[in-house]
Amino acid sequence: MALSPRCGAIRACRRVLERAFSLRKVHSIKDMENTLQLVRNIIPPLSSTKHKGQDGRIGVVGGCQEYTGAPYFAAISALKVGADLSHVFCASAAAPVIKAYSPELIVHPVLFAEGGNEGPLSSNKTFRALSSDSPSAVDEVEKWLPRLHALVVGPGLGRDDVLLRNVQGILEASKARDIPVVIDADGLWLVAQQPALIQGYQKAVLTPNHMEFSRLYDAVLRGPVDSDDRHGSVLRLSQALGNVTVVQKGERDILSNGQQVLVCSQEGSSRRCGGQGDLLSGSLGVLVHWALLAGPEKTNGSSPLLVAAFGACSLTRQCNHQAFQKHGRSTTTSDMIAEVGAAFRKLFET
Ligand SMILES: NC(=O)C1=CN([C@@H]2O[C@H](COP(=O)(O)OP(=O)(O)OC[C@H]3O[C@@H](n4cnc5c(N)ncnc54)[C@H](O)[C@@H]3O)[C@@H](O)[C@H]2O)[C@@H](O)CC1
Ligand SMILES: Nc1ncnc2c1ncn2[C@@H]1O[C@H](COP(=O)(O)OP(=O)(O)OP(=O)(O)O)[C@@H](O)[C@H]1O
Ligand SMILES: [Mg+2]
Repeated sequence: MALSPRCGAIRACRRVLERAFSLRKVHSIKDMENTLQLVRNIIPPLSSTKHKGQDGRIGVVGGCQEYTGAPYFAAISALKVGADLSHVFCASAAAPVIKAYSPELIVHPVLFAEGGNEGPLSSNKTFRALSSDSPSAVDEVEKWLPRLHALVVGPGLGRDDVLLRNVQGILEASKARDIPVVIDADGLWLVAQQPALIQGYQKAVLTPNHMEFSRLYDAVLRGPVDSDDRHGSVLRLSQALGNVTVVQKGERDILSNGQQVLVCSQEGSSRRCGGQGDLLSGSLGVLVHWALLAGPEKTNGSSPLLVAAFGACSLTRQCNHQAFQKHGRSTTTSDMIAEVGAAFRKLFET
């Protein structure tokens, strides 16, 4: 339907005002160092009196027949950042593969896909117990929820309807227990189908890439993204979702909780290999837990989730920068993961 000139002018005026309003709240580059200091404040001290698990037990929900790298990258990144235990809840076809990548991950083959292309378990009673009529996939994960500090939902999940139904149940169970959730990749596909799943959940962080952001924005705000106003777009999406924290990844990462907008422009590189976003979401799982544990006094009144997200963005980009210095065009996400320790020390332990 064509807009009347008056209506169009009012909208344009509103857009200008909104932009000015959001820009006032935009984080300037000179604030980056102050925000990094807030990230440093939330990092728990290493101590000989702590027991295994205290610094983080993180779950990654993801991994299907096609994608085994993404959940591995997320889960191993959580460990490398400093979590004590990292679990992967995946489709059974993906489990042996993920286990073979790393003895450090605890892998649960509890999700299932339509048609039962689930590898070794597809014909046995475990798979039958997880048939689409059964809530067992959710039950299996729910058993672990009391022992987890945060969930990262989506890396390498795929978009199988039955599998996404499992994940919907897992998200509902996590919300009921007030467990923080980072939602990435195909988890965002699910949220775009059903925004009500995370609407208003204050312990959710969404980490869309360019395409995932457009899809979400369109689903929630029923219109295309204004590409000239990335800050305003992220602010508006967060507000429309009831102040859920949104991290739009890109040349500069834009972060908002609907009240504040932060920009992370930590130097990375021009190498864009797949899997970098998985490193970010896995790291964020740990940092969200640390930030919520530290509380708002350690973040100087800023949202703990925004501070955590800023930390994960800075760390991912610094890993990319360091890996690129060594490997140039052949840099892969595994090279970036090898840099997590040094990047963490450089940014947060100075
Ligand atoms: N080794 C693995 O197992 C990996 C699996 N992955 C999984 O692959 C699945 C699909 O993820 P995708 O990220 O491909 O999601 P989508 O299928 O939504 O595709 C995103 C698309 O957007 C494009 N894009 C990204 N940034 C853009 C920009 N700035 N401007 C224009 N286009 C841009 C990309 O080329 C890609 O085609 C997810 O489950 C994901 O976790 C990825 O995480 C990569 C690594
Ligand atoms: N143009 C860019 N310049 C610099 N850094 C970028 C650029 N685009 C993305 N990044 C960084 O790369 C990381 C991953 O973002 P990206 O958009 O590649 O996620 P993704 O598509 O979800 O990745 P994945 O392949 O893991 O799914 C983020 O830390 C982001 O800051
Ligand atoms: Mg991704």
